[in-house]
Amino acid sequence: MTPHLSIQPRPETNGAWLAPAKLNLMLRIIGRRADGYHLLQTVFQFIDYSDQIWLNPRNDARIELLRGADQVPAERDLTVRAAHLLKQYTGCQRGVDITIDKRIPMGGGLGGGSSDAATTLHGLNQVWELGLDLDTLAQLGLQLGADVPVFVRGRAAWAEGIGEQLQPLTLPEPWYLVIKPDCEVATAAIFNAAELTRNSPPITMADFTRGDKRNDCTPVVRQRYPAVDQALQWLAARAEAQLTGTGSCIFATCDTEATARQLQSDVPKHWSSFVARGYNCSCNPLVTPLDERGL
Ligand SMILES: C[C@](O)(CO)[C@H](O)COP(=O)(O)OP(=O)(O)OC[C@H]1O[C@@H](n2ccc(N)nc2=O)[C@H](O)[C@@H]1O
Ligand SMILES: Nc1ncnc2c1ncn2[C@@H]1O[C@H](COP(=O)(O)OP(=O)(O)OP(=O)(O)O)[C@@H](O)[C@H]1O
Repeated sequence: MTPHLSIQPRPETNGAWLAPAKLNLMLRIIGRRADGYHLLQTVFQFIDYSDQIWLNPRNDARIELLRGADQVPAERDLTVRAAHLLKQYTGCQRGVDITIDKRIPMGGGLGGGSSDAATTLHGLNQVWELGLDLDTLAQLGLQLGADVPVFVRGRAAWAEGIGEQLQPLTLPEPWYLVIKPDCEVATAAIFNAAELTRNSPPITMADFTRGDKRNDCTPVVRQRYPAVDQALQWLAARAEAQLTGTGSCIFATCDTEATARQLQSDVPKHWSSFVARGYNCSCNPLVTPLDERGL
């Protein structure tokens, strides 16, 4: 059976919905839209390193964040914004208490906030019995951020447009060592940098498979964040080192968990790190595991 991550509550999650992180296995910037958003080519894969979210229905119509991410005010939290968006779209009068157990580092390029938003859309669609389909949830998700649709759809993907035009991919599911240098990167600052390459020639999926894994954000992030530069130098001396999204996290791909853990054992103590498996399917109530659909 093809292994998959399930975002739905199960006994081992104590009623929590999972919101997994992602890695960008390559990222090219091929243009810019009139509204400032960049046209990308990127490859997304999920990893089994997740936030946990509890969605407890209330007797009134209020949306309350009982515990969220540090330093994110409730009204800006992407789970709260997702809940309001669903109410606005459907006219639903129900309420919810939201509790987030935050594990995915913020400002790390791992998409934690976007994944929290996508999981909330799926969770409340079920808890509030809204009956919305996957396309509608992905469309609503895009209003919250460019990375939200891939988490809603739950498939590793080749992405174009601003990251929302998705073609499912079946990739190898290796182990990754992920290192978080001691800094957070603001995605907007990297996309606004004058020196960012914005005219990379487009490539094909075959080029990626043959090994083109460039991330156009890497030179800008290295130059502006010495901690990321140092971490990349350290990792590149031992393995192929890559930046995910706009950073700050970097990663190396390993064939086995043992290799990844061996590499991790040498990581200097001032950087945090974790080992996680890559997954092509992050299954939600509207997506069945690949093997059950005969794919
Ligand atoms: C870097 C990636 O994580 C790669 O997956 C995404 O492209 C970023 O996705 P995200 O964090 O969901 O992005 P948003 O919250 O929509 O936007 C954050 C900031 O990045 C800029 N942004 C984002 C995506 C994109 N294709 N072009 C952009 O220029 C936006 O203008 C905004 O200033
Ligand atoms: N539930 C949430 N968890 C994390 N960040 C949130 C959340 N809600 C809102 N945010 C805001 O979103 C910003 C981006 O957070 P996120 O963890 O997604 O960063 P990231 O990993 O760099 O993501 P990306 O790769 O999508 O740019 C945070 O700095 C924070 O201000």
